[in-house]
Amino acid sequence: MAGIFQRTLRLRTALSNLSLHSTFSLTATARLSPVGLRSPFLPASSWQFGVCCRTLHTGADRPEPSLAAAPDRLPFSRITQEDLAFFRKILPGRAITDTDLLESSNVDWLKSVRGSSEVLLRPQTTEEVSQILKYCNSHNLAVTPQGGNTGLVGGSVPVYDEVILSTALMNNILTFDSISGILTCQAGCVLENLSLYLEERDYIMPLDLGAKGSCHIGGNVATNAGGLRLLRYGSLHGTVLGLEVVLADGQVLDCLATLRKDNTGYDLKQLFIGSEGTLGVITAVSVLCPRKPKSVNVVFLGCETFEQLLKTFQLCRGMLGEILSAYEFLDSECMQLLNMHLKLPNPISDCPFYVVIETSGSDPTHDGEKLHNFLEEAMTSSLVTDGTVATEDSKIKALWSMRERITEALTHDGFNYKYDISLPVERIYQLVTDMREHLGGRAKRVVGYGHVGDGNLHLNITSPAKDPALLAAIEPFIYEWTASCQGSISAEHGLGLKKRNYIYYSKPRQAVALMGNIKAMLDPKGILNPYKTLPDNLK
Ligand SMILES: O=C(O)CC[C@@H](O)C(=O)O
Ligand SMILES: [Zn+2]
Repeated sequence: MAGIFQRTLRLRTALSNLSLHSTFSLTATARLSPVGLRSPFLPASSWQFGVCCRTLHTGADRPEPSLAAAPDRLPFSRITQEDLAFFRKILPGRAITDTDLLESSNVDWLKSVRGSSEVLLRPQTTEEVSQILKYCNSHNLAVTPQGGNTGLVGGSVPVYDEVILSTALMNNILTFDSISGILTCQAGCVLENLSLYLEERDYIMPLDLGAKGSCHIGGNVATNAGGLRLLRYGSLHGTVLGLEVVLADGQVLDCLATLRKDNTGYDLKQLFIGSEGTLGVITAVSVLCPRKPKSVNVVFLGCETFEQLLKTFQLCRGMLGEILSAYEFLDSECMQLLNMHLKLPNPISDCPFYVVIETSGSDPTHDGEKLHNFLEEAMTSSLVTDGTVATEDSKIKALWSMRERITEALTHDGFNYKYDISLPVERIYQLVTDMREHLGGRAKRVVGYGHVGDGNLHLNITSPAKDPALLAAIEPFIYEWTASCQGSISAEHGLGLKKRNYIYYSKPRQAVALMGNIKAMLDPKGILNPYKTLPDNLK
């Protein structure tokens, strides 16, 4: 009883602070990023292919199971001294062959996929990318495009000895139209740098994610990254206005429009958004950016049940309306990981579920009142049991880090099996509970967190070490469960190398076949990011 009283008191104090100081801090939304993370598990080639795959749509559509345990090496050429001499000539000092320097580009961020490329190319211009691809295409050399290498499905590293084409030196902002808020930049700009540039001009990026300190905008577009603001600003399919792409044969496709409206023929840029580097190399991007909100607030709440968490979502959509910019959740397992591995203390009392709510508006007084009314209603109707409100920058960042640093905390817990599932919002946590029950004591931990507002669950399972028997228990169970409620097996991370053979759980056979035709048309030799996105039975 006393506990409940104290908890209520804390939220009440926060509420009265809200009304007392209705002027909220203008928030620079710079957040902590997982740069510098060191993964404890072994850098082994850990990807696996399960038996493939069941289409969501009809039984008759079902493809034959793939027997492949690993992709067959496609018939690409091995790199020769002549090739290296060419690259060194066109990219003086920027064709890297030193094994130590190549190391961080050969292995993914999670240290779960490792290639053995012998050369890393660092072009600075679109023309250089074009020369590289023209050469590779005619010499049958496979290429892995690489941005910040923060992907989670093994899409940004070579599988064998593909040439790595990094966009790291293509990091110039080209134009910014401060009337319409349209930014045009090279593909290698780091997301956080773009955010800082825009904030100085009273704009923000429509996209924000935990890896923003290292990920590149080109990689974000190539993977159609979702992130924390999608609820408010929509996906990159809507906010990207134009792209410049170099095709496999070196042709430059200039679709770098900065128009809000353009109905002339097919919208080709959409093909490249989410294509994971398999159809072309994105070299420049134009993005429609929202105005920087004048008032940003973050609330961290605790709920007893997931049902209450969903009702709180419903309530805040109704009461906060257009100022709601994020509704994220984590469960108590995540909280334990944050406490244990990153020493981040729980800002409220222990609860089974936690919510991070962000509001972004234009009037601090108006937003403060709305938030106050919402919190009061959530409390009096017993939807939330505890909470705290951040009114200053450092506290806002600290609250966000409870959500943003879960991925980092997980890597300290052993081997991670990662799933990124789209589901009808009311089913989200049922998958976590069912998975726990299904696995019994076989996993070390099953955690659930993610973007409730977008119906996107991040389900992660940890084990002390890589465990094929555990993997066999997880898959295809998780994919069948997802398909049974018309979900998607990849909400925002893409398919990359790790998930590509499961595509049929979320796409009908005709759609996958059509994707194969598009790939064959744009990249007939298949040199661009081979073994990624499309299943190997399409080869
Ligand atoms: O690590 C994950 O599974 C999720 C990463 C990222 O998409 C997030 O929302 O934090
Ligand atoms: Zn996410």
